[in-house]
Amino acid sequence: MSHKWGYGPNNGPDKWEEGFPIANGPRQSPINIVPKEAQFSPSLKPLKLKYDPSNSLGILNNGHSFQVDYLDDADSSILTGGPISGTYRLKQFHFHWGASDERGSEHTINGIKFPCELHLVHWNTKYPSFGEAAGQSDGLAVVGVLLKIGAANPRLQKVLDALASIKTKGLQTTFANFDPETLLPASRDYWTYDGSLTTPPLLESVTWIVLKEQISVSPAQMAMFRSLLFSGKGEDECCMADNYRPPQPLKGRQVRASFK
Ligand SMILES: CCCSc1c(F)c(F)c(S(=O)(=O)NC)c(F)c1F
Ligand SMILES: [Zn+2]
Repeated sequence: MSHKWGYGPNNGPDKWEEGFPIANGPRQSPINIVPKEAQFSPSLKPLKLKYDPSNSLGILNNGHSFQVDYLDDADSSILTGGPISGTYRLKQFHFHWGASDERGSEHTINGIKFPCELHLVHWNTKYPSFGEAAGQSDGLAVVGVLLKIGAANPRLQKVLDALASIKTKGLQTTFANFDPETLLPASRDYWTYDGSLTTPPLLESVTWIVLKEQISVSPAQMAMFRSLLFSGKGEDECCMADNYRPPQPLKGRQVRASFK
């Protein structure tokens, strides 16, 4: 693939293997989660998330999604417990969504697609940096939260209201004092499996932690996600939507559940 990866017909997920052969690797993400085939593992610990809202830095349209970046120079916004050992620092969170409400999530549950999926990306502090960690099999831990259509979710609104300032690729603005824990559902029950980034470079360095409980999003709020553009200022406008990779082969991996 001679040009930049994306989600279009000429540079989308089916073409990524041309530039990133790991796309056909043994632990690719996302996957379809079949709850009845997940093994309850009593040794799995409760998830512990401790985020400091003052660590939030800014919000950026990166041309594939938008992300909220966090200061990660100390153990102030961290993930511990769950399926991981040690301490993982929050690097950023971002979303994947569809052009319409019947698709958009990356993980599916019994083949069901959701309109949107939130990813909170953390890196293992046994490595000196995010970049180093991203290349290690135990380097990253991503908490995934599925969004389902329902009542408007007031906890999303501060994020959605900021999108008007980052409509085109490369735009960013400050985004201070945001606690991403407010985006999470009440239950911390989760499924976990060994996987990868779901975007190039598709590195197989992610311990996935997909929460069982969804959070709500309204159709009007979904329209705000879709107000963003993949394209930069002055370029032909291309609506940012369908920025999701479909489920990948499980290849013998076990999905474990923290709950019965
Ligand atoms: C070089 C990575 C930059 S950080 C990042 C990201 F930007 C991203 F989009 C995903 S994802 O694969 O799309 N979702 C889990 C990640 F995992 C990440 F770690
Ligand atoms: Zn993601």
